[in-house]
Amino acid sequence: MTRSSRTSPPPGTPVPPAQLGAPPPGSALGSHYSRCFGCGSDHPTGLHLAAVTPDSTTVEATFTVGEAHQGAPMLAHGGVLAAAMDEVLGMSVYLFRKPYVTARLETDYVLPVPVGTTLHLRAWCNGITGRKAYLEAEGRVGAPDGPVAVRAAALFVEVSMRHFAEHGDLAAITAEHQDYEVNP
Ligand SMILES: CCCCCCCCCCCCCC(=O)SCCNC(=O)CCNC(=O)[C@H](O)C(C)(C)COP(=O)(O)OP(=O)(O)OC[C@H]1O[C@@H](n2cnc3c(N)ncnc32)[C@H](O)[C@@H]1OP(=O)(O)O
Repeated sequence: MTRSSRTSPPPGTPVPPAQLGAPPPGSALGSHYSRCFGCGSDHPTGLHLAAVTPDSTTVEATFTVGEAHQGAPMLAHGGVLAAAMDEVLGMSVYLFRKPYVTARLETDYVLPVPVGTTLHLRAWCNGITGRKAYLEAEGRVGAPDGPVAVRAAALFVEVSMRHFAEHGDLAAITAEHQDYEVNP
């Protein structure tokens, strides 16, 4: 992955361990919001990401590219692939049990991804310092060890719940709040 300095942790930035209260290894993560474009089961054309955490600090997910996700005929739209990466990155940083939002997302598109492809996504944390979390993700074609089609690096910034109250719909967040979650 070609990362810019804005998504690369400063030297010595620690990678946090699994947090108390994080979902145990092997847990399915479910959806944080049923109308989320990335993971919501009620979104008619969303990505419907299905995710687990193998170790309470990283996330593995699958996303099958559908007709609604096309850019060129029968090929995935690059923005949709970036959205899939954003979602799995967001899921991984929330394992650290604080609310974060994407501040910067960088994407390398390595292979075209045809409609019908199942992408195996993985996201992990390279370090957290202050409010800034440095994350990386990849999407592989067909299997967890398949060829890499897309890579991403991101900076997420910790926010307070006020961020979502001021700019979004806190009641909707609270209505679907899950036990370990602190995010929208
Ligand atoms: C069960 C379910 C599982 C859970 C699943 C959950 C999945 C959820 C998935 C959801 C979907 C996925 C998630 C989504 O899609 S989240 C939706 C997309 N993101 C947003 O809407 C965020 C919009 N932006 C903002 O609100 C503000 O700009 C933020 C909050 C980010 C910062 O404004 P704020 O006023 O608060 O802070 P600050 O400006 O002092 O910045 C703080 C520090 O950060 C540095 N900085 C900031 N920006 C950048 C940048 N671009 N490049 C490099 N650096 C940047 C900055 O220099 C400073 O550094 P330093 O000077 O301290 O060193």
